[in-house]
Order: sequence, then C-alpha cells, then structure tokens
Amino acid sequence: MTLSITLSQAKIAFVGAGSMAEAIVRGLIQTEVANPQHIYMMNRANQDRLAFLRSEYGLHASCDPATKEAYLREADVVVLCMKPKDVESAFAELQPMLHEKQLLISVIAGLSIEKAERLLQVGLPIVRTMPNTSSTIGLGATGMSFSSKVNDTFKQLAIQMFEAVGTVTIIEEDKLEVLTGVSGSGPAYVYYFMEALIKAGIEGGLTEEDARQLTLQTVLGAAHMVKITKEDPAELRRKVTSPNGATQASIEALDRFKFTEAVAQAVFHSAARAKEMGEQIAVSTSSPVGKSV
Ligand SMILES: NC(=O)C1=CN([C@@H]2O[C@H](COP(=O)(O)OP(=O)(O)OC[C@H]3O[C@@H](n4cnc5c(N)ncnc54)[C@H](OP(=O)(O)O)[C@@H]3O)[C@@H](O)[C@H]2O)C=CC1
Ligand SMILES: O=C(O)[C@@H]1CCC=N1
Repeated sequence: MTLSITLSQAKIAFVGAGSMAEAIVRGLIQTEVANPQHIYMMNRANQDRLAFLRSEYGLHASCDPATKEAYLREADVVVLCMKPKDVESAFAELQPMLHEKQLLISVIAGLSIEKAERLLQVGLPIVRTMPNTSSTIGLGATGMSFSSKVNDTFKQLAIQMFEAVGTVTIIEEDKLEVLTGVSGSGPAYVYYFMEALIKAGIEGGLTEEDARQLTLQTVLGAAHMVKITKEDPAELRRKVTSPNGATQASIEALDRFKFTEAVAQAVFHSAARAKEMGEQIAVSTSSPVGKSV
C-alpha cells in the first residue's frame, strides 16, 4: 500500500456479510467513496445472501474457500464483521492469509486490540471500531481506537471509511464498551421507545397509522431540534414542559418509573455484555493454521 492510496483505490475485504457489513458497504457505495469493484465480501455459507449483495451493489462476494483466500491475500484493508462467538474459528482460518502491509479493521463488540493481536499472531495494524446500523443511511455514529502500529495514512483511511457512513469519534480503547452501550446499542433503545409510544397511542384510541406517523415525526423533529438549535436536550425539554402542564405530568410519571435509571442500566448492561463477549473469546496458542476461510 502506498502512502497516497485512497479509499476508492483500496481493495477492501469484508469477512462476514451480515447486517453491519452491509450497512458499511451500502454507505461506502452510495457516497461513492469506494468503488464496488474493489469491495470483496465473504461469509461462511449463505449463498443467497451473497447473490443478493452482488446484484444489489455490484461488488464481489463469495464463500468459496479458494476465492476467499484470493480476496484476502489481495486486500489492502480487511474488515472483520463476524459475531464474537465466531471470532476464534474465523481468526484461525484467516491468520495464514493476512500480512503486515494490510490494515485490519474490526467492528466486533468487545474484542480488544490486544486479544486480536494475540489471536492473529501477525503484526499488522488494527483499528477497533464500534459503528451502529444507522450507517446504512449515512447517519451512523462510530467509535474508533487505533493500535500503536496504525500510521497516519491508515488512520485517515479508516476515518474516511466510517465518515462516509456517518460520524467518527476517536476514543481511548477502554471507553469503547461504554460507547457500545450509548451508540452501538443505542438505536435499539430509540426503536424500543418508539414501539412503546406507538403502543400507548393506540391504547389511547389513535389509529395505528396515526400513532406511527406521529411517533416518527416526533422523534425525527426532536433529534433535528437538538442538532440544528445546538441547545442542550435538557433546555429543549424545559421548553416543552409548561409549569404544571401536561408534559410536567408525563415527566413526573417517567421519573416515578425511574426512566433515567432504566436508560443508565441499559447502557451499563450493554457495556458489560460487550466486555464479557470479548473476554469469552478464547486465545488458543495452538491455533489451527493453513485451513481455508
Ligand atoms: N448489528 C449491529 O447493530 C452492530 C454489530 N456490531 C458487530 O458487528 C459484528 C457482526 O454483527 P452483525 O452484522 O449484526 O451479524 P450477522 O449475524 O448479521 O452477520 C455475521 C456474518 O458473519 C459471517 N461469518 C461467521 N463466521 C464466519 C467465518 N468464519 N468466515 C466468514 N464469515 C463468517 C456470517 O456468515 P453466514 O451467514 O454464512 O454464517 C454472516 O455473514 C458483530 O461482531 C457485532 O458485535 C457492531 C456494531 C453494531
Ligand atoms: O448487540 C450487539 O452485540 C451488537 C453490538 C452493538 C449493537 N449490536
């Protein structure tokens, strides 16, 4: 890889072709920062999924071992997108095909850089990230940490890649778990809140269609208000909350049901589970080598 390589020139191989890999790929292609002909996706066995990805995005996709090996050996950037439970076997298979000139990017929750280095036993630079699924529409929020081997060119490449699908927050690695609790899992809390708001609206007598539309516009409008006015969410909330009015009654109800505490617990449980998943990935000193991916 030369110092001047850009994302559109780089060959990017995704190991794992699930929802997170697709979210990133879709953003890269839609924003035209990456060339679909330079994107290589691979999974374990799901041929239908690969056929869909090929036809939808015009990229290369395969689960054939020899083809995957060729993809990996040629790649400038390898993005690891499998579930934590699959890391051990996937890394053992990957290890013989990687080399020190490549950049490795992991989106795997909880997997530390140090453990990835021990598993791979290849001294290549590693970028640990925690994106979220809103990357699909270019509105992702990605946290990112670098191993000491990542040079400035690779840092810029990784940042550019995830900025193509949203915002990037560079953070100390030991903060990535709590970041997982906030923004990695975060979209699920927002959807859960929306589900609850729709359900309550319907229970109160709204049609399902109206409850959905009103909920969507409310969440969208509130998020845009924070972004556009740059006001603190607490200040914006105060503006909705007339003294002794309807909103005050609802906020008091949320407080009685410990809303703030519930959200904090959600964040900390996500962080703890991410850490636990990372710790559960075993490092065997006799990793099988020479097998195909
Ligand atoms: N979903 C999310 O919101 C977020 C997920 N992440 C992280 O992203 C990672 C992937 O999650 P997600 O996309 O949701 O998972 P999915 O289950 O959607 O996709 C996992 C993919 O990994 C493939 N895979 C498994 N083992 C191997 C292997 N040995 N070689 C090649 N491919 C393999 C699977 O292939 P096959 O189908 O053929 O088995 C599948 O394509 C996780 O580590 C997660 O922590 C991070 C941030 C947010
Ligand atoms: O639920 C998970 O484990 C992954 C990490 C953050 C979002 N999804």
